[in-house]
Amino acid sequence: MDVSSKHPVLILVMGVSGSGKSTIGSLLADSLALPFVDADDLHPKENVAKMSSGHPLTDEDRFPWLEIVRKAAEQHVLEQDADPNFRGRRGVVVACSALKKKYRDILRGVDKPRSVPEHLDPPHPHDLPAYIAYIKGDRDLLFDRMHNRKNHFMKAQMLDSQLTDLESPEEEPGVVVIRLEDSTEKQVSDARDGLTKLAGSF
Ligand SMILES: Nc1ncnc2c1ncn2[C@@H]1O[C@H](COP(=O)(O)OP(=O)(O)O)[C@@H](O)[C@H]1O
Ligand SMILES: O=C(O)[C@H](O)[C@@H](O)[C@H](O)[C@H](O)COP(=O)(O)O
Repeated sequence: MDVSSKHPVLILVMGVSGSGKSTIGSLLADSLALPFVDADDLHPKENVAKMSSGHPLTDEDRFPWLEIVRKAAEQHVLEQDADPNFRGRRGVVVACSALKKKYRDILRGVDKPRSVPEHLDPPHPHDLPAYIAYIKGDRDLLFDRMHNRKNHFMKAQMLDSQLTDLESPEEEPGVVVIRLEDSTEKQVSDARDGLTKLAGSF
């Protein structure tokens, strides 16, 4: 089957701060010739200010941001649909912490957007199923990675609040586990192989 006729995919690269989402996500996107969305770039400035001052985000801080991230991903696929010259598999790679299941459900497009008032129907979601590459590893290595990363607003002291919020996605469908301690090259290759088994070829 021609890849362009396969269903589009949202590939979510997720994990706590410092786990390597941006690093793996951008390389995976290049390797699959898909656009890349880094959810960190879409945080409202109030969220960045809050995290920079050492305060973890709440659900209320994250919900509108996650809706923006989902919309940005859908937009890429709508542009691929509208491009008569587009040939490859349609989709997008998103790097996002997505720590809780209810956050991932927003990114999956299965949760009603909270910004829509109850009495209005939600907009019809673009048919864009999500597959997940979950970066899993232990606290000490995560702390080292955050500690050694320079010029970043998220300080290593925020790691424990991230781990407290983390709900592992391992029991959810469509998930590939990536080992934190592996080289970036192996992580990208494992993500690519695992996602191809789940979602079909790219
Ligand atoms: N596989 C890896 N091995 C060693 N260091 C890594 C690896 N992946 C990422 N890093 C480093 O760890 C830090 C955090 O990575 P980053 O991609 O910014 O994570 P996140 O986007 O999840 O916060 C960066 O300094 C990055 O260069
Ligand atoms: O949901 C959150 O609390 C944030 O998204 C957080 O997980 C993320 O880590 C920051 O945006 C910092 O960016 P880094 O992931 O690059 O550290």
